[in-house]
Amino acid sequence: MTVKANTQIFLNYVDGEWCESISKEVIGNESPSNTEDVVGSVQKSTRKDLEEAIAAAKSAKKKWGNLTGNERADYLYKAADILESRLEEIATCMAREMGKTLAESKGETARGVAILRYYAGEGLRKVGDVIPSTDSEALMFTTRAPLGVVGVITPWNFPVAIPIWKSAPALIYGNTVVIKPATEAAVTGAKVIECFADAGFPSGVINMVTGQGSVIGQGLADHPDVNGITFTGSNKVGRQIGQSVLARGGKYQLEMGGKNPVIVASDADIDLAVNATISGGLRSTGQKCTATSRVIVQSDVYESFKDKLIEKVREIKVGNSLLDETWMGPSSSEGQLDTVLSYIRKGINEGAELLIGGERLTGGDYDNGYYVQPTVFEGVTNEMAIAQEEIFGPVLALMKVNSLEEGLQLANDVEYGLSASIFTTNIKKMLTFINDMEAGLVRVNAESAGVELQAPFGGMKQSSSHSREQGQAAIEFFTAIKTVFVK
Ligand SMILES: NC(=O)C1=CN([C@@H]2O[C@H](COP(=O)(O)OP(=O)(O)OC[C@H]3O[C@@H](n4cnc5c(N)ncnc54)[C@H](O)[C@@H]3O)[C@@H](O)[C@H]2O)C=CC1
Ligand SMILES: O=C(O)CCC(=O)C(=O)O
Repeated sequence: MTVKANTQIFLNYVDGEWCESISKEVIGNESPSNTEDVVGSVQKSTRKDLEEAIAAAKSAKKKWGNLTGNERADYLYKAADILESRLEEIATCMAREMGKTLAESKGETARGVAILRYYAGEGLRKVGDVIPSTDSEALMFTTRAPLGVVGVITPWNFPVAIPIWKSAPALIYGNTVVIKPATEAAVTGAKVIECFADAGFPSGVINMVTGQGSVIGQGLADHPDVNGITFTGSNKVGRQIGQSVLARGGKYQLEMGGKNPVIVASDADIDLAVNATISGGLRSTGQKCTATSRVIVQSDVYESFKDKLIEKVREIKVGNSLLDETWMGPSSSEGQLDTVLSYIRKGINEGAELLIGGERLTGGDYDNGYYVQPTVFEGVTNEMAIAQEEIFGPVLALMKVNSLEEGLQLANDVEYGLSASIFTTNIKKMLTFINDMEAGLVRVNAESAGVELQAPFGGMKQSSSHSREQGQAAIEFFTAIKTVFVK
């Protein structure tokens, strides 16, 4: 897009300074709720800009790594306080920039504050164990060393929480960071980095370079001075990053897609299951890797579940993310909207029956944004694209089964394994589901989306690099264990 004259321009943050890219080019971001609302523009950086950021992070790492956890924690607490004081403004920016409703954007920003405080607390928690040696005169224990420079590559769907849940543990465990936020949400990302900058982190400890994934993201993945890469995004890009980092012997962590099922058993609380399916599948316009997309319902409750679901979906108010009455905002971009509409067409062409939705919303203010109706299909079979591929949109696929065993078999018959829910009041069914479901997050009588910051998060199968982030699990990626023997 052409950048308007009065658009606010956000700079890169390198070695403690806000600076322009040497390209002198910027990328403008317009709101998917109303494309006339230009949120701001960010630097279209080059590999040279990235080189400078990596060099700054490299030269800062020794001093930062040598601080005590307690000293590093002070900076994180300060960043949390600043983010909290700017919550309203940053949440509004997020809602404008990527279309999440204002209420959800505020919730996510508050979560960012809580994550910063949680990881600040990590600065005073234990990092190792004493292990009995076979030598009675020796002391053996483990401690941990930071990786060094960590590259953080983030998506647009959680522009505050994901950059923070990757950067905060990296920093508290003594690493320095170069972050490349998703361009589609990089103005929000820049505001988050302003909070770190204003907290007074020493120069070079945290750096941000915006720009194209193929240039800046790939540049981070390829760079020999970047010791670890943590990524959230699509499987296609994640795999490519994993291969690049592996090829040069670096460490990587990938959080990727999901095709998350909800199983509704015959003894489920149907109202609870309906509400959770709607919240898990359609909040954030279905743009969560943990979003519900397959709804597997036992035949004896299928019709009553379906009727209640459709009735509730019909009530959903789609609109501008900034309006109080909006329950669901737009797709985050034109490309994302096109992807969703193309999956809806595929569903119809492959023989699924459209129960509600299926169209782009048009007329009035809708014409200025990328709005799609919340959509529900039935008669979905497992070989259809809408049953197998991540849509990242407000599309639910209903599938009828005769038993829990059949439901579980369907639920597991995809390449992904991120999150999954069951609705049942039967303890035996719960336990079978917990044991047999191939997913990193297994939830009972709760929606598939929504993670708690103090608990490990990550997927099985193709959903992740088999690592976990968040909670104390983060220490495994961001540090290396040293086994120490003293005599
Ligand atoms: N698991 C999740 O939370 C997410 C999944 N997705 C999935 O991915 C689809 C496409 O969304 P995108 O934003 O295009 O995701 P993406 O995977 O292309 O982008 C994620 C991040 O990787 C960067 N990137 C892109 N190409 C790169 C490359 N060659 N090397 C290094 N970094 C690169 C991007 O600039 C962004 O910062 C969505 O429709 C959805 O299905 C997207 C965002 C988040
Ligand atoms: O469900 C959540 O709160 C987190 C989802 C997530 O990590 C993602 O969509 O990338």
